[in-house]
Amino acid sequence: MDVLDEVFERVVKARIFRNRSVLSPDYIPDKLPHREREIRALGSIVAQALKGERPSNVFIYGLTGTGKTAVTLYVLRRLEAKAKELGAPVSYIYVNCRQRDTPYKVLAEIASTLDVRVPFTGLSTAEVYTRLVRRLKKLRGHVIVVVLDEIDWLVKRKGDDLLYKLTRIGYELGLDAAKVSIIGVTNDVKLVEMLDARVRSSLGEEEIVFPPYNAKQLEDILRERAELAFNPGVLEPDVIPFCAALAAREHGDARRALDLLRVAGELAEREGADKVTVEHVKRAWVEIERDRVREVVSTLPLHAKLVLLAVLELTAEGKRYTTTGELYDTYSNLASKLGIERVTQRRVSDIIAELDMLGVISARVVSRGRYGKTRMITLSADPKAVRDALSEDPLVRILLGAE
Ligand SMILES: Nc1ncnc2c1ncn2[C@@H]1O[C@H](COP(=O)(O)OP(=O)(O)OP(=O)(O)O)[C@@H](O)[C@H]1O
Repeated sequence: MDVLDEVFERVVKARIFRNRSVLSPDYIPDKLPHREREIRALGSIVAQALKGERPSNVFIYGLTGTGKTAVTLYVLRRLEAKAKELGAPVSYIYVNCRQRDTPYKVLAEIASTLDVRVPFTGLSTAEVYTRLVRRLKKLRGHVIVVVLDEIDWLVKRKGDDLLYKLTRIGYELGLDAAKVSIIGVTNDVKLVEMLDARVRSSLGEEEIVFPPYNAKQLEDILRERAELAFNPGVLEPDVIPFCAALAAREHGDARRALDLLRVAGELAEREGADKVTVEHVKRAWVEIERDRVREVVSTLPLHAKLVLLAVLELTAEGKRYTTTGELYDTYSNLASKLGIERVTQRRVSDIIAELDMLGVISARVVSRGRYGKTRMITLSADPKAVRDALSEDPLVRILLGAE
C-alpha cells in the first residue's frame, strides 16, 4: 500500500462525522434553541406582511455569533412558506453587505432578484435605483422584506445615504406599488452612533438586541448539532461542555463554539482516531486562534504591527499590563531601530483602540487617583500566535531576529 492508498483508506474508513456540513457556517438548523424571544419578536413584526401591510423596518444588533443571521433567515423562510400557503405575495431578499460593499452592488443585487437587468458596472447608482423603483411600481400588492446583513461594512466605507434612501423608498413609491421594509443587521453596537439621526429613527422603527449566549446555552446548541453531525458515541462526554466553556469565555459566540467542534472532529478524523477528545478541542482552539490572529495581523499597517510588537514585548517580561506611556517609548524604539519616523502619541492611541476592536489587545482606562487616568493594556490573543503572525512581515522579522 503506498502513501495515497493509506490516506484514501483512512478517509473512507473514518467514522467520526455523519454529516459534517451541519457544522458549516451556512447551515441553518430547523431549531434555534435559546432564541425563542427573538424569533417571536421578529416574527410578530414581519407577520404584518401576511395581511398585505408593510412591516416596520427593524434594526437588529448583537455581538458576533449570537444568531442574528440564522434567526432572521429562519423567520423569513417561514414567513414566505406561510404566505405561499395563504396565497399572499410576500417575499424576502437577502443581501450581505460584506460581499456587496457599495451602494451600487447592494442595489444591483436587490434589483436583479426582482428580475431587473443590471450590468456589473456601467450604470450610475442613481440609474439602478430608478430602475428598481420602476420595477417596484409594477409589483403593486407585493410585500418585500429586504435584509441588509453586516451593514457596518457598507456604512463605514460609504456612509448611510443608501440606508436613508431605502428606508424611505415608500414615499417615492406611493400607494400604487410594492411595499418594502428593511431589516438592517449589524454586530457593531457603536454603529448606532455613526448613523444619521433620521436613518436611525427610520431603520429603528423596531429594534431587537441579541444577547450573547452563556456556556449552558452554547451546550444546548452544540448538542442539537452534534447529534446530526457526528456518528453516535464518537464524542467523549466532556467535549461539548469544554467547547461551550471556551466559547462562552469569548463573549458567547456560537460560531466559535461550532467551529471548535468541527475542527476538533477534523483533527480526530485526520489522525484516524475513533473518538474526539478534549485534547482535540485544545488543539483545535490553538489552530483557530492562529488563523484568526494571522488574518487580523496580515492586514495591519506597519506602525500598527510595531505597536502590537511593543505590547508583545512588554507583556512577555512576566508583566501582565503595560501603559500608554511605556508602550509609546517601546514603540518609538522599535521604529528607530528600523530607521523609520515614528508616528505621534495621538496616532498610537488610535492604533491601540483599533487593535482593541480587532480583539488582539485589550485596553482598559483606569483612574490613578490624583495622577490622572491611564490605559492598562494587555494582550488578548495568544502570544505565540501573535509572534508567528508578526514574523510573516519581513520588516518586523528583522526586529524579531535582532533580539
Ligand atoms: N440558537 C442557535 N441554535 C443553533 N445554532 C445557532 C444558534 N445561534 C447561532 N447559531 C449558529 O451559530 C453560527 C453563527 O450564527 P449567525 O451567523 O446567525 O450569527 P450572527 O449573530 O449573524 O453573527 P455575525 O454578526 O458575525 O454575522 C451559525 O452557524 C448559526 O447557525
